[in-house]
Amino acid sequence: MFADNNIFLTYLLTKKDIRKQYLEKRLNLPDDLSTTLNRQLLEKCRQLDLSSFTLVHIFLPITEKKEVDTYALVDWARIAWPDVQWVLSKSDLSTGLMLHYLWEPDTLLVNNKYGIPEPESGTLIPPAMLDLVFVPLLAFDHKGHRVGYGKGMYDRFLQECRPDATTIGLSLFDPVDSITDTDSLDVPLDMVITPGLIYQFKKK
Ligand SMILES: Nc1nc2c(c(=O)[nH]1)N(C=O)[C@@H](CNc1ccc(C(=O)N[C@@H](CCC(=O)O)C(=O)O)cc1)CN2
Ligand SMILES: Nc1ncnc2c1ncn2[C@@H]1O[C@H](COP(=O)(O)OP(=O)(O)OP(=O)(O)O)[C@@H](O)[C@H]1O
Repeated sequence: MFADNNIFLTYLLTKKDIRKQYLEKRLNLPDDLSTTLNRQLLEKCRQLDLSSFTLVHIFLPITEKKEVDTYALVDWARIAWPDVQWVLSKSDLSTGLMLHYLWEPDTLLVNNKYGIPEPESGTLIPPAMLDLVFVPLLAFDHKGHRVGYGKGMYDRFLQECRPDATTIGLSLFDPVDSITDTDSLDVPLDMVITPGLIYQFKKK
């Protein structure tokens, strides 16, 4: 009976509940477990074939929020897929908009007030030019819906990308059963990579 109740409660979780729960879960990860999960996640990412992608967008981690270590992913990919060009964003949290810049050898990265390393300036890349976008998240469900920090910034950004661009979420945790309050503005992900599995949500 209690088990059933728990399943029922899990199904009623909203983005707000999930956001709080998963932010806490990530912040409470002991350093050694976080290192292990990031290492396992990178091992899964190494299965990716990036040969058909030219411009790939990546987020750099907010270290104090224990986000996925995407530096390790880029370090691997720069060697394995040297033709890929990497793109980083600069966010304006007051407008909820992001600008995207080519990550060039001379790009200077500066931490913004949320601890996100960002390019100051450079070659602007319109979202329509991006072939692949790696997406940060706090949690995701079995349909590829995601929960982020709740500003809708990636939802807006992903809507500006081409419909045939690939989106890959990176998560240190397994999916939640269901996010109850998704809406038409939520752009579902094509794939999410976790330390244990690669989840494929839709075939392009
Ligand atoms: N690494 C990384 N870059 C990213 C994102 C992300 O999730 N991770 N974003 C994904 O969209 C955008 C930035 N979104 C963010 C939204 C909220 C906060 C944040 O720290 N919010 C505080 C309160 C902020 C305030 O003072 O208003 C908080 O929620 O406690 C940080 C980044 C774009 N770049
Ligand atoms: N394309 C959009 N245009 C305008 N508002 C949007 C858009 N997408 C989402 N929003 C709004 O942004 C707010 C936050 O959305 P949501 O809770 O889905 O954020 P999130 O996906 O958790 O955060 P983030 O994308 O910043 O990581 C909601 O009020 C939502 O309606």
